[in-house]
Amino acid sequence: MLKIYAPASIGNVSVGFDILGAAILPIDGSLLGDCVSIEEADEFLLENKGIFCNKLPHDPKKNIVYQCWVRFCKKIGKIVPVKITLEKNMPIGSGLGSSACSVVATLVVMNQYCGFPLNKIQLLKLMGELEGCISGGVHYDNVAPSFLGGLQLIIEEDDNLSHIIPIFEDWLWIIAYPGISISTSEARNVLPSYYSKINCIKQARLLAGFIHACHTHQPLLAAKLMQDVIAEPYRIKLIPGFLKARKVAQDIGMFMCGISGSGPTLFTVCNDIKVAKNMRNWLIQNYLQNNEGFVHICSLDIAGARKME
Ligand SMILES: Nc1ncnc2c1ncn2[C@@H]1O[C@H](COP(=O)(O)OP(=O)(O)O)[C@@H](O)[C@H]1O
Ligand SMILES: N[C@@H](CCOP(=O)(O)O)C(=O)O
Repeated sequence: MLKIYAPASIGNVSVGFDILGAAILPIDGSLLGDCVSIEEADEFLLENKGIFCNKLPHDPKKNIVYQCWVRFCKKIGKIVPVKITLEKNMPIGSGLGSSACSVVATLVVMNQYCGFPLNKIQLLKLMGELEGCISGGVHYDNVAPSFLGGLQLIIEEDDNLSHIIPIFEDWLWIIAYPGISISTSEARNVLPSYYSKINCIKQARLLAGFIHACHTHQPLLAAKLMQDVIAEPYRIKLIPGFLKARKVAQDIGMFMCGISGSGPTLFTVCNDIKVAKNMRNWLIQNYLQNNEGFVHICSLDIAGARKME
């Protein structure tokens, strides 16, 4: 049986709303993402497993996995009867690209099972489309890193969809999911439709400077520029305890602290394991709201979606 794992991701990475995303891998060796396996069947069947499977829509046709199967079959012009098993390990509406994990793992597994009829660009375009069905707007900042790995900058110009950005290998990325859910489409609806000229110029300066700092190996400059002037000011009100956590992160010695995707997960970065562990302990004691919440110290997941033995 063929089984594909697709990692969780931090959408936006604060400075690149909708166009920057990072795939993550806990340093303790655990896996943070969904697995999808496929086997021959007489008709399409979907089985859901995993710790968060009870939070999936009850109607299997509303599961994004089913919609991926339909779109993929349409794209290759052939109905492929298969049984798909989704291991839903990612909390839904967490800000860690949960729907993207399912989309990426399903399309990669289907493509491999069918002998690679679609190339990487066609697959990524399809992933963006399907993610758009769920979140109310096509955005690649979760699907691209989950599929391709690392820190991805979305270019989206013709076939130039996404490029990997070199990032500092010693950076530790702590993510804290409090255990409550925020719908991405609702968190997109709180954003304004238009931004002022001053804001647009600031956003361009921050993102261009960040990408420059990554390419010229200036970690402190990069971290300083990781500011969100597009979404964070409007989403903070949806995330209890975020401002307090950010203040503590600064006091503890983290480089920066921002919202992961549309929240409520936060992420914070440093390059010192002692500092990271202090922060993790504080987040466990103060940011989690119930026993579904979790905190992980991560590195970037460079491999992206991959086959599991
Ligand atoms: N396989 C799936 N994984 C995650 N969410 C799914 C899946 N199938 C359908 N959904 C629906 O998609 C929505 C979650 O998407 P979203 O708010 O973007 O969360 P996330 O930020 O975790 O991706 C929910 O309404 C959920 O019911
Ligand atoms: N760029 C998107 C990212 C959403 O990520 P998710 O993990 O919350 O689905 C946005 O900020 O709306």
